[in-house]
Amino acid sequence: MKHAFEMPEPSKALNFQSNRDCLFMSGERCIVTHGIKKRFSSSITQTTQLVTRVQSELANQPDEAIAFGVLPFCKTQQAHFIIPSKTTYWEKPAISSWLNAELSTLTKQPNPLQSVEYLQGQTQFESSVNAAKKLFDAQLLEKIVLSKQVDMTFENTIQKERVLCQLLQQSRSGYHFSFPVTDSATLMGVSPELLLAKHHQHIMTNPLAGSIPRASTEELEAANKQALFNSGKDRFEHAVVIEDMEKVLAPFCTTLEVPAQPSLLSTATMWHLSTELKGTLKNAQTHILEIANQLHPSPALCGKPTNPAYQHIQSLEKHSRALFSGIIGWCDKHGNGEWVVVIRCGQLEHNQARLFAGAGIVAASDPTLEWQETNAKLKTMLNALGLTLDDIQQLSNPIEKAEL
Ligand SMILES: C=C(O[C@@H]1C=C(C(=O)O)C=C[C@H]1O)C(=O)O
Repeated sequence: MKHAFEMPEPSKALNFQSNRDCLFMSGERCIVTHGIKKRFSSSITQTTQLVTRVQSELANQPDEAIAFGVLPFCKTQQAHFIIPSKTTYWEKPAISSWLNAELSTLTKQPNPLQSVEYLQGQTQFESSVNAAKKLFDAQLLEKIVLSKQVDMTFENTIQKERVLCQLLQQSRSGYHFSFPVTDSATLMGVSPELLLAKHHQHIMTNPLAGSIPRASTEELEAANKQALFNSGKDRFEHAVVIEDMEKVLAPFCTTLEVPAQPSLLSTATMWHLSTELKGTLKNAQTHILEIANQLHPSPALCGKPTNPAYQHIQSLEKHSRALFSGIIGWCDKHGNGEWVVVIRCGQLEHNQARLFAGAGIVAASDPTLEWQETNAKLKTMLNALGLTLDDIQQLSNPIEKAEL
């Protein structure tokens, strides 16, 4: 990135307001916006239409302008975009300690959890996994990603800036994001998964698939990592994703590096199989969304083959994922930018939080282990909200919805 970092001046307040400002953290760099110059939405069904819309919105803006956006999981729903009034670039440690300092001036109110509702409880989730396994047997699918959502109601309004601060503290790596979807609802989380970064002719993607929860002792961690790396089930789940992404990327590239085997990547709560694909574009002008919207939804979040997997997700999950497992990021006037998948996150509004967690299912999947994997993935947001799995399990009232 060419942009100079700004260092926080102790006399100047960051004044980050999650109902109005966007944040996107990548590596050691953090983009923070202030104010909304313009909001617009766009269809994502046709990639050309999407790219034309974003480019025409940025065309009248100053050269350094960027558009922040979030694309939903479902291709028939609309993407939300924001052109910020002001964009600033910060070093990660600075932003984290500064936010923290601002928060320490606020009183920390206790905010008891009042109710919890699963949009897909354990029984329904496990029966969906079993239904998917029949589809694999019939050779209709190779992989499907099934998910749950958890609705939580608190006694008082959630202090979103505090949640963001916790996310920054607990996860040293990953892509932290905060995006005001409406004047009152904020999508916030820390995604470990880069869908696509583009800088002129260079592109990179870092799909993850195949996971195991972190363990509490060093011995167990070592055993878990080994087990994940050697697991035929997880290696297959991962290979399906890489194969598909390579097919989408290859036509855009003159060179595309695809490592022969995955590596291991950790988050605060999980280990994942990870592969970094790096490419050189045939045409440096290609807009990042032109490629990203074709990669999305990748088999890491949907399944393989994509369309049947998508149809089965609709019928098995019975609730809309909306922005969850969509993609979130930014792009500039030259079509450069970064987009990550919308996971390990929640939508926070007033005193309510909706969290999301999914798991890739293949023929060798065990329904209960997959449910446990989604629990472990929920921990990113639960920790940031000051909750444990026990807290939500005690209050949960699984509603097995026939229809929404
Ligand atoms: C769907 C999620 O994660 C996805 C599924 C993974 C898996 O099944 O191993 C790993 C990373 C993500 O691609 C989630 O975190 O909610």
